[in-house]
Amino acid sequence: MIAIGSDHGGYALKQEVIKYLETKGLPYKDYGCYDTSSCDYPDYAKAVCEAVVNETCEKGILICGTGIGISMAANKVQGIRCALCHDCFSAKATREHNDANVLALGGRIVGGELALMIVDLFLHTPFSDEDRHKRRIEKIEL
Ligand SMILES: O=C(CO)[C@H](O)[C@H](O)[C@H](O)COP(=O)(O)O
Repeated sequence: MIAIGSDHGGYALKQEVIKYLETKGLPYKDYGCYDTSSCDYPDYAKAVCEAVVNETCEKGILICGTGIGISMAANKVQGIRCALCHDCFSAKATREHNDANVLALGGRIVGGELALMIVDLFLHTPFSDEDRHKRRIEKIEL
């Protein structure tokens, strides 16, 4: 199960990501927001990250206008490694090297096609499981 959430700035892109997940048959839970009314990204970061930490969902996707605020909020949650990615290399690397469990995107920055490539890499790239990466991840645990 994939947890997904956004504020109003990420709502439109979230709808595109949801459509993609549905097309691929990937189960998800939408933690809001549910329309484009102005709202606060930390609320959705918290809801998605709690679902990941308590293992209701394996991974999370968060979207705000830039991806910055929502990734900052996500990385305050113990056990969350949220990566803000706007390119494919970073999306692959953050899975292989950082074992990122939440992806952040900026709905006002990336177009739908690039965002979906990033989502695909984030969801399907395994962690490398190499000792040096495991050691570094341990060092960033809160
Ligand atoms: O946190 C952000 C900026 O780092 C997000 O992009 C928000 O979506 C943005 O701040 C919302 O801005 P708005 O003027 O309230 O639409």
